[in-house]
Amino acid sequence: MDSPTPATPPTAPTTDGHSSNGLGGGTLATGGGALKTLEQFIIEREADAPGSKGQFSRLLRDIVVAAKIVDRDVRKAGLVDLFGDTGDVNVQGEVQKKLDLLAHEEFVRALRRGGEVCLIGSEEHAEAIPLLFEDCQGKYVVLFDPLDGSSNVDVNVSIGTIFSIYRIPDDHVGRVTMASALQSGRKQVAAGYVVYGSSTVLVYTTGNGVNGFTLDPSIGEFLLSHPGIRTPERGRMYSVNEGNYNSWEDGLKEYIKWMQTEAPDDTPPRPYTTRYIGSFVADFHRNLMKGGVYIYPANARNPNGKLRLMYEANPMALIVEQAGGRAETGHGPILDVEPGALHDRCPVYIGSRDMVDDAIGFLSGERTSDG
Ligand SMILES: O=P(O)(O)OC[C@H]1O[C@](O)(COP(=O)(O)O)[C@@H](O)[C@@H]1O
Ligand SMILES: [Mg+2]
Ligand SMILES: [Mg+2]
Repeated sequence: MDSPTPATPPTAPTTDGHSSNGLGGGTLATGGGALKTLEQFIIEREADAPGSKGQFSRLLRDIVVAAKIVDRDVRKAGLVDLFGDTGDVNVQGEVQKKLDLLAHEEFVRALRRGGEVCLIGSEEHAEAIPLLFEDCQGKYVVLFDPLDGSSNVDVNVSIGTIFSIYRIPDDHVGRVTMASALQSGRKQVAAGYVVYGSSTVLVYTTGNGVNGFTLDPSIGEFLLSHPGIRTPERGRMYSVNEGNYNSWEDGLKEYIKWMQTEAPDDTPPRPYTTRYIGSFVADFHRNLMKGGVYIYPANARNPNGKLRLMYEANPMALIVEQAGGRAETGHGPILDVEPGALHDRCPVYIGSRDMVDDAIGFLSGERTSDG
């Protein structure tokens, strides 16, 4: 399935957004039927793509191999001295965790070995890393956050990996440069994330719906546990670091005040519930499955927000739009932002469509907490 075409905006939700098991999002495959492996799923999808030469499938498999190795290391981190810092500060100005570096190296190794990628960009490396110099025809750019939720690494709280995939633009073949990685999120050919939590789940899209796979450690295979994920139009939870409240713009303060105001007759009744794990990938996954909104706004300390556009905001924005949700900067869709640099940051309002609508309504001043 060579390079699916850039994502098409999803059609209106086909399901009612609520599955028979009460969870939002996709239907959990239950019952005795053997679950499809990710490998089988990829091969089937490859068969759908006319004239494919298998490059994209091989790339996905390289990512899956790296994810399994990182999963293994995350689960034994406390036993093999993988907790703690490397002592270095990364390009973000953050103290680098040993697992940040390990995960970075695992993904670079797997993508280099696979041979389908010309250029990679990582949160843990200042410049984009060229892997191939010529013959980049039909090859890919992979941008990734090797370990998301670094502040939770040493305390056994869910963390993850986030990845975004582009094709090398045809007019860049033969002269691939850093600029080849700087494409707007709309041009992604695929995006995904892995959550290393109570179980290990990989969720991805190629612009044709969203599917989730759970790693069965007993066989070392990802199995299709969440086919056709749709996120509820509205949930009960919001995720934001309220410690930054005083540095927020008034519209956001109004929105959060409205969420916290008693209104039992509202549908759904207010107040909403706050859930903030401090790992974007984990907060995002919960909200995707159950409905909710995650916000990392601009604030005094981070005038462009904290999250990185190319390997945190863009991939999650593609996934949430494909699942029927919405992803905004406060000034327009995240996927329409033209990147200027690999580590650009942007404000993030992402999740259930009606809840992001509410937030944008308050930010623009159209709505106030008095009604
Ligand atoms: O501690 P804060 O300011 O709330 O930031 C938490 C956010 O920062 C992040 O940890 C940033 O990602 P990294 O851990 O990959 O640097 C997000 O996962 C998380 O949502
Ligand atoms: Mg991150
Ligand atoms: Mg990270």
